[in-house]
Amino acid sequence: AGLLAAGTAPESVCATGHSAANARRQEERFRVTVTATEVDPEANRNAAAGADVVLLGVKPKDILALCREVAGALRPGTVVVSVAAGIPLAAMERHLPAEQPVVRTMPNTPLTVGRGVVGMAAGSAVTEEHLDTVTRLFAGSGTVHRVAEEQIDAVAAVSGSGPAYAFLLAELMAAGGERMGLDADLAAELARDTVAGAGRMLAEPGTDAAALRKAVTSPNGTTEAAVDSFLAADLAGIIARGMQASADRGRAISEEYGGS
Ligand SMILES: NC(=O)c1ccc[n+]([C@@H]2O[C@H](COP(=O)([O-])OP(=O)(O)OC[C@H]3O[C@@H](n4cnc5c(N)ncnc54)[C@H](O)[C@@H]3O)[C@@H](O)[C@H]2O)c1
Ligand code: PRO
Repeated sequence: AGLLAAGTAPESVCATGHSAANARRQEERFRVTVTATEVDPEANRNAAAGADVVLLGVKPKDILALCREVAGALRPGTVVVSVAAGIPLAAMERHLPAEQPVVRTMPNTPLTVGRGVVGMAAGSAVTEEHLDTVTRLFAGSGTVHRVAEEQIDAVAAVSGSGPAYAFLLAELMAAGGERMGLDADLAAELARDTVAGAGRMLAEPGTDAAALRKAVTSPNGTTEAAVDSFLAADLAGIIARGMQASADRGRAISEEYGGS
C-alpha cells in the first residue's frame, strides 16, 4: 500500500505470498500481480529474477532462508531491501551473492496513509544511486532517513513500533472514559478522534510537541492535573523503559535469527 501510495505503478509490482486465496484477495485490492508459493514453488525466484528492487517482507526468522531461496535468481544490480526487525545487513549479505546491494530499512504502518517514517541503512555494496532508488520508493508516502545500522534498533523503538504506542494510548484513554461513566462507543470515538486530531496538529510544518502540549495546559487547570499525575507516576521512565525493551528485542532477534 505504501509503495503504491508513493507512486509506484501497480503494473510494475510483483508480490508473492504463501496462500493462493490471499494472493487473489491482494490482487483485487491492489491491482498488482501476486503469486503464491503454495501454487508455484518458484514464485519468489521468478519475482526476484525480473526485479530491479526486491523487497523482503517476511518475519525476521524467515529472512535468511528467503535470501538463500532467491539468491540464485537475482541480477547483479538488483537492490535487496529488507524491512525485518533485528536482521543485520552482514547476515543477509552472507546468504546472498557477493556484491549484491542490500538495504536494511525500518518502516512503519502510517506509510499506508502517506504519513510514514522509514529509517534506512546501507550494506557494503550499496551506492548513492541504490539509496536514491530506495528513497524514491518510499518518499511519496513518508519521510526517509539514512542512519547507521547501529541506530536501526533505536529507530524501531521510536518510529517502527511507535504507531502501536499511539494506538495503545487511544485504547487506554477510551477505557478511562468508560470507567468515568461514558458509553463505551462514545469513549472510543472521543479517544480515537483526539489522538488522530493531535496527530494532524503535530503533522503541521514547524510544530513542536511540547509547545502544542503547553497550549492545552491551562495553569492550574484540568490538563495540568492530568499531566502532573502522569509525570508523578514516572510516565517518562515507563516510556523510556518500554522503548529500551523494543531496542533490546531487536538485538535479541539479531542473536536468535541473524547469526547463522
Ligand atoms: N508490522 C509493522 O508495523 C512492521 C514495521 C516495520 C517492519 N516490519 C517487519 O515486517 C515483516 C513482516 O511483519 P508482519 O508483522 O507484517 O508479518 P506478516 O506475517 O503480517 O507478513 C508476512 C507475510 O510474509 C508471507 N510469507 C512468509 N514466508 C514467505 C515466503 N517464503 N515467501 C513468500 N511469502 C512469505 C506470509 O504469508 C505473510 O503474508 C517483519 O520482518 C517485521 O519485522 C513490520
Ligand atoms: N513491527 C515489527 C515488530 O513488532 C517491527 C516494528 C513494528 O517487531
